[in-house]
Amino acid sequence: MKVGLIGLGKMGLNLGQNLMDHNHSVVAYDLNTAAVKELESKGAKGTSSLKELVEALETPRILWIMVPHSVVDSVIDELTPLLAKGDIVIEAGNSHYKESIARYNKLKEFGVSFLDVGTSGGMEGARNGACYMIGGDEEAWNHVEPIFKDTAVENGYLYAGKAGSGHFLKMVHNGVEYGFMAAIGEGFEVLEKSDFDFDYEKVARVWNNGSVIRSWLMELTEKAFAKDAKLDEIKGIMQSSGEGKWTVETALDLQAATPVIAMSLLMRYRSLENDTFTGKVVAALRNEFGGHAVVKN
Ligand SMILES: O=C(O)[C@H](O)[C@@H](O)[C@H](O)[C@H](O)COP(=O)(O)O
Repeated sequence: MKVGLIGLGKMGLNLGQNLMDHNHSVVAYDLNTAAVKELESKGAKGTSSLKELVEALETPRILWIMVPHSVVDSVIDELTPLLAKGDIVIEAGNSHYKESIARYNKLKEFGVSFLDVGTSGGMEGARNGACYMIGGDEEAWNHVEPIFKDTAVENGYLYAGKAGSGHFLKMVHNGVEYGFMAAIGEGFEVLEKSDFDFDYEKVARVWNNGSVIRSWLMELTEKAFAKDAKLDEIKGIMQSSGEGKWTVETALDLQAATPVIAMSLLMRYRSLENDTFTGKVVAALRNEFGGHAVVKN
């Protein structure tokens, strides 16, 4: 199939190559001309505007948007007047499912189908086989299924149902990811605070072989400790780009109890501050009621 790929960042560039590996042709666009040139050198047709990209595709066009969450709307706004009835827009970044439903409804007015796709597996997945969670109209889905089948790992895609369901699934997936990673981090913190002398790379490796908690995240843990045995080179600041927050907000709306995910999100926020006012207040109170020592600046 012929795919118009918009967004050639870490994910888009890898996906473009993955598509071409499977004999799909890629017409590519990004504001970053160096990225366009790079994909061109691998066999894609590069373009220098969304208009040029759209004109290089045959109807019904397939447009795959792979841009940061913050610019999805501006891309769709610029793209919409260029499209024709029957075209299919795939948005495969990390968007909030409610935004995806709104985008679906808006494009529907123009007769354009919108598929919301949660993509997991990182850059490696985008390059060699990703995991996709897809929502939107089944008819549009049936038309584009081959490109998902080809660029996913085996059994690595699911048409989940109506508009929004793809990004809803990905949101919850990321909530699970937060909790899972927090538990791994906490486990190693207990080891680090003990008076045993563990080799963390070896610990992660043995936990990856036959244990209940073997997993890709544990493999990545093993890899990280192989590079830096005690992670001395990095600070414990845990950024977050929103999916965990959305999961917790949604869970609160649904009255679904998700303490593990919620705490893992709050711990990420906490990690952004070295010395917190909460910490000062708690320390002062302990000192007041129990005479417990405080550490002075
Ligand atoms: O499934 C995945 O491949 C990841 O979840 C991926 O989508 C991305 O790395 C996260 O969005 C990071 O999310 P945070 O920045 O919120 O940790």
